[in-house]
Amino acid sequence: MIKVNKAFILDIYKPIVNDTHKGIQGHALLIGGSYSKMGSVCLSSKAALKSGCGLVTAFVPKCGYEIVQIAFPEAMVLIDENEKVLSNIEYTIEPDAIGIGMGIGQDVITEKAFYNFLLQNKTNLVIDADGLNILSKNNNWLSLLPQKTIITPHKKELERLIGTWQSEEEKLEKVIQFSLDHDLVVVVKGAPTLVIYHSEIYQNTTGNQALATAGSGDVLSGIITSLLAQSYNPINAAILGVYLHGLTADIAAPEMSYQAFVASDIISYLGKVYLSLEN
Ligand SMILES: NC(=O)C1=CN([C@@H]2O[C@H](COP(=O)(O)OP(=O)(O)OC[C@H]3O[C@@H](n4cnc5c(N)ncnc54)[C@H](OP(=O)(O)O)[C@@H]3O)[C@@H](O)[C@H]2O)[C@@H](O)CC1
Ligand SMILES: Nc1ncnc2c1ncn2[C@@H]1O[C@H](COP(=O)(O)OP(=O)(O)O)[C@@H](O)[C@H]1O
Ligand SMILES: [Mg+2]
Repeated sequence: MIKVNKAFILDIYKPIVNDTHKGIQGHALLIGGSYSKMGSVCLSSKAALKSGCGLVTAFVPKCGYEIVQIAFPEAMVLIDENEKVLSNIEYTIEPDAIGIGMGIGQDVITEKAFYNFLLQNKTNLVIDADGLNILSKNNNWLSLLPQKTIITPHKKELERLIGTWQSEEEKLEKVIQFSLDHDLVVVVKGAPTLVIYHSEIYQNTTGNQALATAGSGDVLSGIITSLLAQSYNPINAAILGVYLHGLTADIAAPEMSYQAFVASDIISYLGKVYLSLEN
């Protein structure tokens, strides 16, 4: 087990070069949301842009169009033909990385759209939340995922994917086997969060109970998608994303308490987090 501390992170961290531009800084596509869960994809999309990629597009059901535009004017928005849930994920843009699943629900129409998306997609992928729940119900679709797809399950989502475990040791064995079987980078969210790729285990060292708040995971999947779009390899994108996400809470807690910290604050504190890496 490798502990991910600041020295480890500085080794993989790539500062932004001064002659870059938004076109080469990475384009992240976040596919998510449904009626009553549109906040999830707003949080993911905003977290992606605030993590340094150059462009962000959100793909949402029709009812999300104005919500995303108003919540987050920097984003471009593509809409599904269905009003409330995703039903047909089609677009002509060429993103560098895609994050999918936050807030999408598990309507049968959305399951079908997710399947058709997986059939045609070749882009590096992060799968979160209901994307994982849908995969749990259709585990033969795992073979459709690109190599080193990143999945970000919390405890319940992980159980749905790999079944239950009796001990921490058994959990790790099962996750390692799952990662080997399907060539996945598994972000085992918790306190602490682990990133597991095949038999490599990376234990994060940042984060605290302030992160136990709605949308915290949606923000994490947005950050990781952004890093993937910025051409970090999938293992490093997951490790760095988890570290940055946790560090926002470590910097913020003494300034604003555990209680008052919400998912939007993770996004707000990303600036201080990046500055702390430069010093
Ligand atoms: N603003 C928005 O639009 C938001 C939208 N969201 C979207 O909602 C959708 C549903 O996602 P979800 O995670 O709330 O539902 P679900 O998978 O049933 O898990 C809930 C149960 O799992 C457990 N549990 C969870 N974490 C655990 C842990 N660390 N450690 C241990 N147990 C843990 C816990 O179960 P319990 O322990 O109570 O048995 C809990 O009751 C999804 O698409 C998401 O993106 C949300 O992101 C919120 C903001
Ligand atoms: N007590 C805690 N200590 C550290 N990190 C935590 C704690 N509670 C939650 N987190 C982190 O917060 C995030 C929660 O993700 P998730 O459950 O998917 O939230 P949501 O679906 O509401 O966005 C994970 O990254 C998890 O590791
Ligand atoms: Mg979640």
